Amino acid sequence: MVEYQRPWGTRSVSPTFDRVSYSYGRQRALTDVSFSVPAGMTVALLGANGAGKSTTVDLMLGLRRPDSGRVTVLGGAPGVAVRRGRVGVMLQTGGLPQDATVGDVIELARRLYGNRRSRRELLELGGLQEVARRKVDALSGGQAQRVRFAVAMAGRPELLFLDEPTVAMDFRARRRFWASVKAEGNTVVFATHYLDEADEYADRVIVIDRGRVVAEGTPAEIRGDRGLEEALFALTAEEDQ
Ligand SMILES: Nc1ncnc2c1ncn2[C@@H]1O[C@H](COP(=O)(O)OP(=O)(O)OP(=O)(O)O)[C@@H](O)[C@H]1O
Repeated sequence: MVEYQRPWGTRSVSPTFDRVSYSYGRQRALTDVSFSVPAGMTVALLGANGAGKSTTVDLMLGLRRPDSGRVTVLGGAPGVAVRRGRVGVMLQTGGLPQDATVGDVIELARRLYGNRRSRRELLELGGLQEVARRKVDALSGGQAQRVRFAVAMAGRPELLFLDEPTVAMDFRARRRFWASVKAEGNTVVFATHYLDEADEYADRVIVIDRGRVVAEGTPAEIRGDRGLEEALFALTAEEDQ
C-alpha cells in the first residue's frame, strides 16, 4: 500500500473523510474511509465498478449522510457548501431539462448563481457556441456532458466534483475539458475509469476497492514501474457478482 502522506503543506484542506462508513440497506458501500483533499489539488478516485466512487461523491455533496464517521467540505457540512454555490458538480446522468435550448439552460444556471459569469463565457467554457440554439434532447452525449460542465461552472465554484465527466466526450472535447478545468484552478475530485486521464491530470490518486481506500499517492507513486493499469489489477479485486 502506498503511504498516505501528511501534512499537505500550508494549503488548507478541502473535502475530508474521517472514518466514514455507508451502507445501502444491507449492502455495505464504504467502510472506514479516510482521506483529505488539499485546496487547489486535482484528485482522482479510481476503482472497479461498484467500488464505492459514486457513493463517495454523493457523500461529499451531502446527498447521503454517513452511517458513521464525518464528512466535511470546505470546513463545514457538505450541504452548506453546496447551497452557498461553493461547489460545482457533474454527475453521471440527468439534471438537464430536455425541452430547453442550450442557451436557456445556460441562462438558468447563470441566474441561479447571481449572474457571476457571462453567457458568452459559459458557452465558450463548454465549447457550446455552435449548439447554443439547439434543444438539449437533440444533443449528442458528449455535447450534453459539456452543457453539464458549463452549468457546474456557472457559480465560479471553489470545488468541483466530477463523476466520470468525460465518458461520452471525444478526444478533442476531453482535452479541451481538462484544459478548462485546469485553467479555472479549482480543487477537483473526479471519479474515472480512464486511467490515462488520472495519470495525466490528477495530482493525487485514491484507489478504492470494495468500499475501502487501498492506496493513495501521486500517479507516479501508485504506478511505480508497472503502469497504472497493472497497479490497479494488483490493488483491487474483481467486482463482487
Ligand atoms: N441505490 C443503491 N442501492 C443499493 N446498493 C447500491 C446503490 N447504489 C450503489 N449501491 C452499491 O454500493 C456499492 C458502491 O456503489 P458505487 O455506485 O458507489 O460504486 P462505483 O465505484 O461508483 O461504481 P461504478 O464504477 O460502476 O460507477 C456497490 O456494491 C453498489 O452495488
